[in-house]
Amino acid sequence: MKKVVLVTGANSGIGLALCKRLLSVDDQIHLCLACRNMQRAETARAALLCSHPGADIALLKVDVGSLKSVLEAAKELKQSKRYRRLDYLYLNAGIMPNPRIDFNAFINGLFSRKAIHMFATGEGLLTQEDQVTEDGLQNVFATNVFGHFILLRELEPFLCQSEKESLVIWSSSSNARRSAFSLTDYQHTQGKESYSSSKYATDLLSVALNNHYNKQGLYSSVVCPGLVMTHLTYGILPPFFWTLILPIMLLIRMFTNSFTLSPYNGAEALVWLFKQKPESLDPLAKYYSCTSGLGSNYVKPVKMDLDEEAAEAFYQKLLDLETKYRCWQN
Ligand SMILES: NC(=O)C1=CN([C@@H]2O[C@H](COP(=O)(O)OP(=O)(O)OC[C@H]3O[C@@H](n4cnc5c(N)ncnc54)[C@H](OP(=O)(O)O)[C@@H]3O)[C@@H](O)[C@H]2O)C=CC1
Ligand SMILES: CC(C)=CCC[C@@H](C)[C@H]1CC[C@H]2C3=C(CC[C@]12C)[C@@]1(C)CCC(=O)C[C@@H]1CC3
Repeated sequence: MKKVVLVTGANSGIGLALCKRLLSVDDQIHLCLACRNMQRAETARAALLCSHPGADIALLKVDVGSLKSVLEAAKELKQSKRYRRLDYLYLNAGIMPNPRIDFNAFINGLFSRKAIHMFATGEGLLTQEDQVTEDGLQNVFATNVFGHFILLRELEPFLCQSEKESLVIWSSSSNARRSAFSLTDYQHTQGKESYSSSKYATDLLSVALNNHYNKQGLYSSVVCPGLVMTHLTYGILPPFFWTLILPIMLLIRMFTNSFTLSPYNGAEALVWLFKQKPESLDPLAKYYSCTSGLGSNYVKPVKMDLDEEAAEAFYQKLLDLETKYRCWQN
């Protein structure tokens, strides 16, 4: 049976590298690139077909930050009858709008005992300016979490099938931090660390999804790709600056193993999960892409800093929000 794989945010960065690597592992897969910009999606498909001529690559238009677009995309997928099931759903699209570095925190952190942790996670170094979407949601939450959740819910008939397990894989981050997230403000309307909050939310959600869906054959995992040079990180510092500090980054990599740097290396854990049996995975672990000082790639599972009650409480809040939006749609 050929595997069906859908990747959101597949037209650039880690998503595109993942698609390329998946085709290298198995060029018989049915690959669906779910992107908001069809021109960029076409360019990505052309690039993938260059390295894998004859690959089965479809495009699906979806803006995960817009509920209307997510519902339309799911409807299109169901109506097209192109696929009967989905084996892997990579929820990879993500944003970090208007990032700012706190240089004082950087200098203080540099000379503290937490220096290595700071470089591995970016903790306390970054703030973002969020916006409100047309649906009245915080943009980072809508894009990184809620749009993906609704997509998953809409695609349930493709994912929950008795004959075979399916795996949902969330692109989380080492920047996910418990203290940046609050159940009473899960959209992060108050603070300035919406990215960190949204990634912690994906971690919680993945745990709750396993509790609710494993019996139906659906499994969920989270990955951290490491620090990767993509449009996202070029929004934090310009490309020339990253090139300038490359020797320093290679040095830091020797201590943290978390500077994977290239999208190819960053996709390591995502590709590794493709090769695993979903039921053998640890629902409470985050799978990190790592690159050693000598440049070899490996995957490291790390227990997540969360409790299952919080995961369940957050899941219930998402269900409530979903009900509210579905009422508005009708
Ligand atoms: N780079 C890094 O160091 C790290 C990245 N990550 C995570 O990895 C994931 C991929 O990021 P990365 O490859 O670095 O970043 P990129 O900016 O290169 O890629 C992000 C992808 O998501 C798409 N996207 C953004 N918003 C939407 C939307 N509303 N609807 C549909 N697609 C959307 C982008 O499409 P478009 O081209 O249209 O903008 C693009 O294809 C993200 O979730 C990120 O948080 C996690 C840890 C570290
Ligand atoms: C000398 C040197 C390497 C300076 C760079 C300092 C910071 C800009 C980076 C240190 C750790 C980085 C990091 C991220 C962004 C850039 C840093 C803060 C992320 C938050 C990017 C997005 C993620 O999902 C996780 C990354 C963790 C590490």
